[in-house]
Amino acid sequence: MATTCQRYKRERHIAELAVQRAAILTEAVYYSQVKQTLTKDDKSPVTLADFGAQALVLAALATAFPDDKYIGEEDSAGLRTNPELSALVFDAVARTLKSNKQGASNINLGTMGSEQEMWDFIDLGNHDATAAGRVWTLDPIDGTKGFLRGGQYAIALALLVDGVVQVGVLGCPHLSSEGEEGIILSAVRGQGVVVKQMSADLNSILHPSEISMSRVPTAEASFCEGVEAGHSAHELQAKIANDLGISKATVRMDSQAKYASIAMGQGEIYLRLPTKMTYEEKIWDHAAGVVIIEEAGGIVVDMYCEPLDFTQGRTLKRNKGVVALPRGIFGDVMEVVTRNALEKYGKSAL
Ligand SMILES: Nc1ncnc2c1ncn2[C@@H]1O[C@H](COP(=O)(O)OS(=O)(=O)O)[C@@H](OP(=O)(O)O)[C@H]1O
Ligand SMILES: [Mg+2]
Ligand SMILES: [Mg+2]
Ligand SMILES: [Mg+2]
Repeated sequence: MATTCQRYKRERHIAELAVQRAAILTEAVYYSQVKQTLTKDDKSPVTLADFGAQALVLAALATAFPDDKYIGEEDSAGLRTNPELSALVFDAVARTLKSNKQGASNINLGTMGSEQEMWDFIDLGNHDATAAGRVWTLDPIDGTKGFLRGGQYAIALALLVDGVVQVGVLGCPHLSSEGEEGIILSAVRGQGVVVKQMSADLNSILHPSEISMSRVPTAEASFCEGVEAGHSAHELQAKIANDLGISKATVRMDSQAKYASIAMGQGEIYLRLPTKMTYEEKIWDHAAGVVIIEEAGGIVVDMYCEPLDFTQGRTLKRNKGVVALPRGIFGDVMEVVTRNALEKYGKSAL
């Protein structure tokens, strides 16, 4: 039986290494001229790097934890019918595997020898139940629009056990801590959260430092929100900031880099109010961020102040809107958020 401090130690380590390896691929694509992109049924983009990162992370998890289940944002359908794109993804994966030093760790992060094998790894992420057992959830590139624009993006990986997030890892190649760009945050429930520098060498994500959220009073806080006007209600968020007497400019940032940023005290309140009440937030857009915020001393709830319910499968269908913030200003801020949410949306849609 693992002692408390060893709980999920291996899961966290392998998740960090898998995210680090995937980031080597996504960064190579980020700086290349080739960012081949498909448009999915919901009109959102998926790039060759999203597919490649999902294949690499799920290969690592399937090798280390073959009895677990996995939920990934992407599936291989768009590759199986597009040989040209599939070949590009496989080439990026093969280059990453080749360039990647396994170093002294002896940890087998899995490999793949054919496009068919790559498609099969991607499709391991098709699971859809989360209420029982161990289920990993992966967003291979969160903030794909940001990735394409040259903004922030994150590789987000979390382990749910019986519907509760126990481990979360966020790789943020373009976020900085102490002047160094490219960081990985990781948390295990009950054991705090650390930030580490990313590196091109798989084994050198060392020197973890503890982080925690900011402690400023509400009026001195600042908001962090998404860049895309279609993903959260910017106008209502501005009204809430005004109602709270907040005068600092809102920071707009793509992806779960928002959670990472406020976890490190680089901002205070992440607000994501729906633009459409029919939209169901995806678990991979929040799971890693939630445990990272909670372990940094914060709270994450929906706009009605209810905890996020990860037992409902691939989406957070019992929640609307997401708010993450430090404990110290929770009461003040949530009173204003829930009042505005009720005025604008009522409660009937749930
Ligand atoms: N309508 C709507 N409402 C809310 N959220 C939506 C919506 N449509 C898409 N998505 C999801 O938004 C994810 C990106 O969120 P961001 O916080 O990065 O948004 S933003 O681009 O910075 O505005 C994005 O994640 P990725 O697809 O991984 O980029 C989507 O899952
Ligand atoms: Mg997407
Ligand atoms: Mg996402
Ligand atoms: Mg994504």
